[in-house]
Formats: sequence, structure tokens, C-alpha cells
Amino acid sequence: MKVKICGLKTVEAALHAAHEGADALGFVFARSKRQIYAEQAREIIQELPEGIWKVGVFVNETPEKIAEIAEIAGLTHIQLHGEEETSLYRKQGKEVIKSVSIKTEEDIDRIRQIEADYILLDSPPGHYKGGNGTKFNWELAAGLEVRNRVILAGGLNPENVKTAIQTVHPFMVDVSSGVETEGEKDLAKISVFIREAKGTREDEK
Ligand SMILES: O=C(O)c1ccccc1NCC(=O)[C@H](O)[C@H](O)COP(=O)(O)O
Repeated sequence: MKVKICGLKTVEAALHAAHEGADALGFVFARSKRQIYAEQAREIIQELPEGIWKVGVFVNETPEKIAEIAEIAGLTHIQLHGEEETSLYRKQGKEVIKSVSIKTEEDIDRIRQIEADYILLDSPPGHYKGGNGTKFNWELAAGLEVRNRVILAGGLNPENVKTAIQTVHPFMVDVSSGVETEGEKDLAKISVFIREAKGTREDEK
């Protein structure tokens, strides 16, 4: 199972996640308690190993602004969390992850029309467009046939990630709040989350 740790703001936490086996790290450039800026992200990203995805998270930002930030920071992937027309963002030579809020069966049906390399299933927005630590009904996504493009997010934590994987069978799991303590990334929780996700046998249930 592949793992993305999102909302990183320090070199220490990013390097820890990378060393523990994370496959992707997310940097939030949208309005959020986890927001960072291009130069800060560059300071972190330049310390990271080559193969790990460096994902920039954006909400309704223009393609031009995203291209500028991606260049400064050294991003490899673009994650769109607003109402963006994804086709406009796919011309930059970077893979695009589109987040979709899941509330009903219709939200699952909508996924088939989305032009993106990966679909991130998340809970409906709370205070921010993402990263609110709430889960949705995973059973809604249990029958999805595009699982090799699905990233499961929303309220995951070290205790529930195993059940989440065995229900949805995603390509990747994504977490932010569930590996934090008092609003800061918790290195021990990152380690346990990655170990649980990567140690899960999908056919065990
Ligand atoms: O994390 C944020 O603060 C954020 C703010 C605005 C848009 C997106 C944001 N995060 C995107 C993510 O990929 C999160 O990891 C995902 O929503 C899951 O978060 P959580 O439920 O806290 O694990």
C-alpha cells in the first residue's frame, strides 16, 4: 500500500516520513492552518529523496500561479481541492490529483467523468476545504472499479487505516490530522500509520 502524509511544514517531519517509507508528501499552499509558501516548501523538498512524490495542494488557484509555485518549490504532483476544471491543469507535465468530496452515491458516479491522473476521495469540506480529520462512509466507495487511481483520505488514523484499506482497496492512503498531536505532526504517529498501512493484507477481512 502506498502512503501519502499531507500538511508537512518542517524538514524534520518530512524527512522522518520519508525515512519511514512514505511514498508521497503533501504541502498545502491554500488557506489552512497548514499553509506554507513556495520558498519554505523548497527548503524542505530539497532535503528529500528523489523518488518520493512532492505534492502541492491548492484550492482554486490559477494554472499560472501553480506553475510558478511548482517551479520554485520543486513539486512533482499537483493536488486540486476546489472547483477547478482539471483539464486546464494537465498541460504542465505534472500528474494531477483531483479531490472529490464523498457524501452520496452520486458523488461516486461523478468520479468517472473527472479528467485526472488520480482521484482523492475525501470528506465534505469543514472549516477548510480539506484536512478536517473527518471520515466519510467508506462503503460508498467499496465498489469502485478505478481503484488503481484512487487515493483514500479523510479522517484516517493509525487505528482505522487497516479497515479503510480492506473496505476501499485504494492505490494510496492519505492522512493529515490523524498523525498530529495538538496541531503539529507527531513523528511516532507517522511511524505507526505507515507501518499499519503497509502491513495490511487486503484480503484479510
Ligand atoms: O490539510 C489541509 O489543511 C488542507 C486545507 C485545504 C485543502 C486541502 C487540505 N488538505 C488536503 C489533504 O490531502 C488532506 O490530507 C486530506 O484532506 C485528509 O485530511 P485529514 O482528514 O486531516 O486526514
